[in-house]
Formats: sequence, structure tokens, C-alpha cells
Amino acid sequence: MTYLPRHLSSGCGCDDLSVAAGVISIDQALQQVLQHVTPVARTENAPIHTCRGRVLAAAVLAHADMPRFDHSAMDGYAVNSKALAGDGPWLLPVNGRVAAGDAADTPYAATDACRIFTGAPVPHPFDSVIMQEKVERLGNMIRINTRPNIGENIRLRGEEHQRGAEILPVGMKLIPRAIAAAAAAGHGVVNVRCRIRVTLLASGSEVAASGTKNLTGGQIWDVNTPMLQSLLSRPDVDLKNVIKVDDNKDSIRCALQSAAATSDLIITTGGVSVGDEDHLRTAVTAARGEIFFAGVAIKPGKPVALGKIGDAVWLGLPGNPGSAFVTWSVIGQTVLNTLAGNAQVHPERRHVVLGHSLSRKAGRCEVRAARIVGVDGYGRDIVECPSNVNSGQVSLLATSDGLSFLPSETDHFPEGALVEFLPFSSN
Ligand SMILES: Nc1nc2c(c(=O)[nH]1)N[C@H]1C(S)=C(S)[C@@H](COP(=O)(O)OP(=O)(O)OC[C@H]3O[C@@H](n4cnc5c(N)ncnc54)[C@H](O)[C@@H]3O)O[C@H]1N2
Ligand code: MOO
Repeated sequence: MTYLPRHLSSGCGCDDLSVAAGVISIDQALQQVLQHVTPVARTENAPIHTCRGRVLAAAVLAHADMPRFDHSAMDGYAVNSKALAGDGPWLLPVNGRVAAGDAADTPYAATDACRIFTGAPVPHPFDSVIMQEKVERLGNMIRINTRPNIGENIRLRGEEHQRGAEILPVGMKLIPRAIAAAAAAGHGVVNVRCRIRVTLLASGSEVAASGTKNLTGGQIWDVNTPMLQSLLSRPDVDLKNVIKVDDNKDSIRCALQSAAATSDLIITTGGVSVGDEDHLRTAVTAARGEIFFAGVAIKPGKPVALGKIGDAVWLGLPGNPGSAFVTWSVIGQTVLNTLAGNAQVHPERRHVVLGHSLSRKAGRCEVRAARIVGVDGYGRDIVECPSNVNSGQVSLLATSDGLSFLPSETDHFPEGALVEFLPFSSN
């Protein structure tokens, strides 16, 4: 059987051969992210039930052995199997009763039995619990026909983990199962990274609020703001400001400077390309910011940029909504996960099978929305992609299942080719 590795690494794994002049590969862009972006240092203690989606800033250690004491896994009778002489059946007197919550610190005679219930501590010297269905009750006696195994139906102290054991590692994103594990280890509060303070800035004089009635001239509805607001609606993000700015370098510079004072991350859309009305890069520089890269061999989304203004990271997404979505998914998520201290910085990709042949112009790694249409004989998902991509179109994204990655140097893909796939469910 052929095993394909689950893709947790950075790029598309194939876009580092020939890239257009002046742009870097997706892999290189993601390396730049890891080089320049560091986790936000602020941490806080929070009640565990509020921590879904938050990132652990300190490992969760067990406050006690788990289970904390030997206890019964069944309702029945605790007996001492070593005291059952010869062959059965055996008759034992039932002296005592232990229920969940009882202390059970009084020892019993070795030849006694004790009524016991699920979760109750097992008193000394009992070494097994017989389910009540397997016992015949005769007044104050029980009759046992089969010798119980030592340890039968007893959960032993520390068998799951010992006091001090690491239950959850630093950098883990808390899912409900992890919250359960923290609670079982004795924690009511955990230490998590503070939420990442984000400013979202949509640039473009033509951009009008989504839903605006009676658009005039060259106005368009704002797609990027609601799209990114919803993508940023996650527990590790505090979306502080949502701003719209016209294509004016000074206005953009002012907005960036004030955002930098209150944000860990500034996400802008539009104005990041090379035209006279594209002011983001010059505004970042005018705000005494630094640009790490501007231009990646990704289609759509080539002008995507990363930099820093003061202590705030700047992520410049292109204006075309399809490009903004793709670059957010491929690069932005890694930026945010890194800031959030999440140990898994890259969204996880897997391999899927192309359900049809596809030809295109090589040069950039192409990231196309894809729909899962079936499963092949090996259980691998089969996907279909649209025949071409327009970075302004987002309606297709809404009905797709994920993004497929077409390597930069390849211009023809036969039916059945394996391609990388980033499922939307993990976004
Ligand atoms: N001479 C060149 N021109 C362009 C290049 C290039 O390399 N050389 N790259 C093209 C590519 S690729 C992209 S992608 C776009 C991105 O440019 P910008 O990031 O500067 O984006 P804008 O020009 O501001 O806008 C592009 C497009 O998107 C619309 N838009 C902007 N904001 C929103 C919004 N919030 N909601 C919906 N739509 C939005 C805007 O009206 C434009 O139609 O540059 C190419 N040009
Ligand atoms: O890279 Mo752009 O997003 O093709 O239009």
C-alpha cells in the first residue's frame, strides 16, 4: 500500500522551481512569516469552559493521579479472590455497602463481600468486583459460581496518568476534548494566550458598505470586509477595529499608524499592487514600517504582502475578493496561528485525486476552489475544479469544499493526478 504523508508543511510542495521575477514562492513566503512573526507574549488565566479555540500558554499537568483512587467500574459486590478456597461455588456474607462519594477507609475481613456501586472506592482487602448480574443474592449472603479475576471491574489508581504528568502541551488549541482532559486532571482555570488584537482595513474609493442601496458610478459592494470579519470570528481573535479608507496615501498612512498602536495584526485589503492608486506599500513605508515581502507566485493573489509597523504585523491582501480569500487561507492563517502561539501554524492539507484532466499556463502555483464529487477505490476523495479562475469571483467559493493546489511548473494534469487540497472545514 502506498502511504502519502499528511501535508503539514508550508508551501504547496512544488512551487519552488521556476517563479516569476520579483516574486517569491509560497514556501518562501511562509518561511518569511515564521522568520518575522512571533507569538504575542500576553497570557491570561481563564475558566476552562470559556476556552474553546484558545491556545494554551502553559502545559496542563495532572493535579492528581487519574483515577485518584481504585474504584469500581460496575454495580455489584467487592470480594477478595485470594480468599476463595478450592473450587466454587462460594457463599460469602455481605458486610457493608460503599457508594460513589463514600470514603471506604475501614478495612473488611478477607472472607467478606461488600455491596459496591459504580465509581465507589474499593475498600481493603478486596481485589475484584463481581457484577450483580453474575451473583445470586441469598438474604445477607451471595453465591458466586465462577472465580473472579484479580482486578476484575476495578479501575486502578493512576492507571490513566500519574500526578504531574503532562496532559496537554503548550501551544495546543483547546478543543472540547482537551477541555474535558484538563477538567479530568483537576483544572478549573487554564493559562491561555491573550486574544490577538486585529484591525481590518478595507481600502478603495470605489468600495461601499455591503448592501448599500443605489450604488452610483463605479461603486462596488464591499465583499472583503464581511468575508474577513466572519473568517476572523474565532475565539483567539479580538477584532478591535473595522475601517474603510479611500485610495489616499495620507489617509491610509494615518489609519495604519493609529491601528499599529492598538493592534497585534493589521489586515488590509486592496491597494497593494503596482498602480498609481495602489498606496498600501508606500503608506506602510511612510508610517516607518518595514516590508518583508510583496509579491508571491500564487494565483490568485500575487501582490500579497507582509510587513511590520511598530510592533504590529501588517498583512496586505489583494483587493480582488477571490485573491483576498485565497491569500488569507494560504498565508494569513499561518500569520494568525503564529501570533496566537498555536503549535500547528499551517492549516493541514491532504492529497486528493483530480476527477478530470486539466491544462493551464504554468508559472504560479494556482489555488482553485474544488468540489469533492466522489471517492476512488482507495477511499481518496475525487475533486473537480473549474476550468479557469477569475480572482474577482467568489460565488464559486461558497459552494466548494476546499482549495486545490496546482504546482507552479506544471501545465497539464491528467485525470487521476494527485493534488494537494486544503479542506474548508479546517479553515
Ligand atoms: N500592472 C499590473 N496590474 C496589476 C497587477 C500587476 O502585477 N501589474 N496585479 C494584478 C493582480 S494579480 C491583482 S490580484 C490585483 C490586486 O490589486 P490590489 O491589491 O491593488 O487591489 P485593488 O486594485 O485595490 O482592487 C482589485 C479589485 O478588487 C476590487 N476590490 C477592492 N476592494 C474590494 C472589496 N473590499 N470588496 C470587493 N471588491 C474589492 C477592486 O474594485 C478591483 O476591482 O491587481 C492587478 N493589477
Ligand atoms: O493574483 Mo491576481 O489575484 O490574479 O488577480
